Amino acid sequence: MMSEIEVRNLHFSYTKGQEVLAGITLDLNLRPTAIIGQNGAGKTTFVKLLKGLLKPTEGDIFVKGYNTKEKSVAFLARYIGLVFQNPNDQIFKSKLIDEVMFGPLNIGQDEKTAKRNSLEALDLVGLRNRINENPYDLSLSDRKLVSIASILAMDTDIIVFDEPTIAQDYRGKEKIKDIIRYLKDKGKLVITIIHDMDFVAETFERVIVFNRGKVLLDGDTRFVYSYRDKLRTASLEQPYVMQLAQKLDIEKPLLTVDEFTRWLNDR
Ligand SMILES: Nc1ncnc2c1ncn2[C@@H]1O[C@H](COP(=O)(O)OP(=O)(O)OP(=O)(O)O)[C@@H](O)[C@H]1O
Repeated sequence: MMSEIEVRNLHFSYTKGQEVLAGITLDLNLRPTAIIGQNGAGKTTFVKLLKGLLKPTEGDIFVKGYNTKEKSVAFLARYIGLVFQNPNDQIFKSKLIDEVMFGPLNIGQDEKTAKRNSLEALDLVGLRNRINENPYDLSLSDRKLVSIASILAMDTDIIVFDEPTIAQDYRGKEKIKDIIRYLKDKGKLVITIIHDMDFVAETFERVIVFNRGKVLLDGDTRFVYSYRDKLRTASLEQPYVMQLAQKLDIEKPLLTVDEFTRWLNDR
């Protein structure tokens, strides 16, 4: 079966001779997937390539079977949505509902479908009662939720988030966690660049570790996080619960607070 995304021997440089991505081959399927790695590892560059905003210097990327080199960004936008790290890079309308409807209309949804999808997306992020407000009057965390709703409303099969939890408090993070689970249940591929290891442990099934333009580790979340020393070479830490369990000489690789308490209670 064809994967949602196929990456084959991907190389990319902004400047000749300085490779930011140095040979990546992987498939992305329906499991919610986190991309982690230190600053400058090439994560944002990678997702811009998936979206077709950048084209491989060498190698190929296939999104739903389409080679990104041969398709325009507008064409690919029907299949893959990207929520930028900074919502201000994305917001440009003065009314919230127009902002969220812009993307869906732009990829060819009719007015009625666009409106329905936009209201549903705004419901999901908890901003449906504010559709007539100016996005710029909202707080940064709410603006981020607007930019998420704008992409959800496009109803693409693949959704990429770049650091969705930045500027979010506990409630915002829980909301984003729920959205990711909801999208998975709807059969969408969710890919997320993220620095919050505890959030990753609680939310994602697969983790890909980028290091100096290459994939250092890739696999089930528990498997990847069990490589403490390898993660350290990429300046990454294990989730706190896992660190705690190790300090307590618990052999079981416990990832989350829930797992930890269940383990305690079952003892
Ligand atoms: N437009 C650009 N022109 C030239 N170099 C760039 C450009 N964008 C990024 N780079 C360089 O490419 C490398 C990878 O950057 P990228 O933003 O992909 O990393 P990242 O893993 O997403 O980091 P961060 O977590 O800081 O966002 C960095 O060395 C960066 O300086």
